[in-house]
Amino acid sequence: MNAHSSPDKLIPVTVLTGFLGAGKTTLLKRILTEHHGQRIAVIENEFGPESIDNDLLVQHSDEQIIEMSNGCICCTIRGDLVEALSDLRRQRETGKVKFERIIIETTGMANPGPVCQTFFMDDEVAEFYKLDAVITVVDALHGMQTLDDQPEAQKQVGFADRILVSKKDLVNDLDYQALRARLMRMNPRAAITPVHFGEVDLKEVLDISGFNLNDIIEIDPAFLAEQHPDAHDHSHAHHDHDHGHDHHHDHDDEDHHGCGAGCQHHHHHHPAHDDEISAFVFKSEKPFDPAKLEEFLGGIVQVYGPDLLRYKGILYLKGVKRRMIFQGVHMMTGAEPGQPWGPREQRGTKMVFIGRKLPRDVFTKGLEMCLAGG
Ligand SMILES: Nc1nc2c(ncn2[C@@H]2O[C@H](COP(=O)(O)OP(=O)(O)OP(=O)(O)O)[C@@H](O)[C@H]2O)c(=O)[nH]1
Repeated sequence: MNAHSSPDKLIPVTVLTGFLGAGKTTLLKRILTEHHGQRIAVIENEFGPESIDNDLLVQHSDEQIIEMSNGCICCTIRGDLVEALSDLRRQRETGKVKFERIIIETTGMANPGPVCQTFFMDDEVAEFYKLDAVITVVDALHGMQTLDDQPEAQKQVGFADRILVSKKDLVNDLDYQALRARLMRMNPRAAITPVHFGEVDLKEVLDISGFNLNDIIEIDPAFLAEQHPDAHDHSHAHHDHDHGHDHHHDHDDEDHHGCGAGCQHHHHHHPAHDDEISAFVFKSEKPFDPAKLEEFLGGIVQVYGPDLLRYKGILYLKGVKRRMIFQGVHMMTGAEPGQPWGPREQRGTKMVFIGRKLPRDVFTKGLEMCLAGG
């Protein structure tokens, strides 16, 4: 142990988890814009191929540091996450950046186990950082269904030190109480509180010293095992992009997945592999015709809503001086104006769709037909 590693010198890290669209970014934005006088560095991890969350966050907070760890945190656990943490630490030591704590927003699809493991198993990380707590956001409207369908969502609840239930405004009290009772059965350790559009008392989420290794080892005896059986137990999308991490999820090509040194894919199995879930991106530098787009999206959400786990985008609309932010979870969609386009800025649309067996062609062709003049 050197001077850095006395417990009160360690930099506290909060892991923010929750299924796709549960309300993690909403909460994070809220935390970042609140006047709490603390400097927070953020590590973002996205399941989808594009860093749309990053764009959304940057709009609201100029001073924070955003580190992208694109792709899947589970796969990059011994690589990108350790690297991002070490990089932040070095920048902090040289005075290049200032922060007192870190929040990691994990991808909605991930089991948070491997992220937490990193703080105990990577010596360099453990020397400078301590895991303060795992905060899990559960969507009151979709939570029950998600918990039925998605083992990763169950793990997110299992690992939580605090559970925040978002979107209580969208359900009746009976449904809320049923979800609450289920969450309590799943994880009696964690306090459960409702959270309305990310409005939360910071004391509820930061510095709670919630992560207790002994408790975790009780619920997950393999937590500190070098080859954790869960280390890859989640569903992957087939990304059609290159984030330097080329996944091929045919089960027999795991030895050629390009993860690099330290990756443990070869050693573990993929029990909850859900190849039906995929993500794709639509991009264009041409503007949309707003009326056509509205009609198309309205229709597509009606037809594919149940299978559309998450969609979001920054839209370039003809005749509109601002970006439009569009996003949704299943049938619940919303749009809000974003930042104005800069005078010399290249305008363009970037949308990501994550869902089960989505017909990519239908989406792409339909969206192209909504482009102005198209
Ligand atoms: N009605 C209602 N909507 C909410 C609440 N909290 C968040 N939302 C909405 O839910 C949608 C998803 O919220 P996000 O914060 O982007 O969810 P996320 O968990 O970061 O999503 P991913 O990063 O894609 O997994 C957005 O349209 C939010 O405005 C809430 O308390 N009530």
